[in-house]
Amino acid sequence: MISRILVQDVAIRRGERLLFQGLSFTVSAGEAVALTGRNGAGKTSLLRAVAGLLRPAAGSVAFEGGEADAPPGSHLHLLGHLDGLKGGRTAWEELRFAALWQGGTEASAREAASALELDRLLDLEVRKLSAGQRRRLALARLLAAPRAAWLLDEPLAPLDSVWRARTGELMAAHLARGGMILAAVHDPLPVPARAVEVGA
Ligand SMILES: Nc1ncnc2c1ncn2[C@@H]1O[C@H](COP(=O)(O)OP(=O)(O)OP(=O)(O)O)[C@@H](O)[C@H]1O
Repeated sequence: MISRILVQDVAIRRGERLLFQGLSFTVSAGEAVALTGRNGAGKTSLLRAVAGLLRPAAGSVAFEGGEADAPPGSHLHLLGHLDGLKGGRTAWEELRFAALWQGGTEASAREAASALELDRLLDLEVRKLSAGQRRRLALARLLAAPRAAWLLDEPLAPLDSVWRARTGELMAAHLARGGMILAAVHDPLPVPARAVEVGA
């Protein structure tokens, strides 16, 4: 399992615009980092760069620790604010597929569904879930297959206060296992986190 993410002197360009440059920080095992910054500052773009989906205009993203040379996708989960769920499939089909695709099992998918109290919603098509239920399904995928790093884009946005607190417990358990969290946020994370400002 990787034990550190190193972001070194990174610049991100979208189209003609240089969003930011010279950004450096690390995320170590057991640590949460909150990416802050104004709308359009480049927080989502930075998460995509860390996930290996967007090439920085300068600088580098590296992983340290066990199997650090494996593809970035094998170290991390990326939860975007659109959830990445297919509306026409049932919640169970989506969760089971994600678990098996990422090295989990049907049993781990069931466990994850229970942790997010989705058991009674699993037969519903994703498009019939509320925004908060959909986000809980997306969060269940984080648990269904273990990954060292969780990259989260506004993870709490559609959740009510009960589920914000519950998500905080899931995050704390992930950190206690030596996991890492890198989250783009406008509201504080429900776990202690170091803030890194993007586009300052
Ligand atoms: N594919 C793209 N092509 C060109 N510009 C893009 C593309 N994707 C994003 N951008 C631009 O890059 C800038 C940064 O977007 P990004 O989503 O990374 O910001 P953000 O900090 O996450 O914003 P927010 O807080 O509003 O979610 C925005 O101005 C956006 O319009």
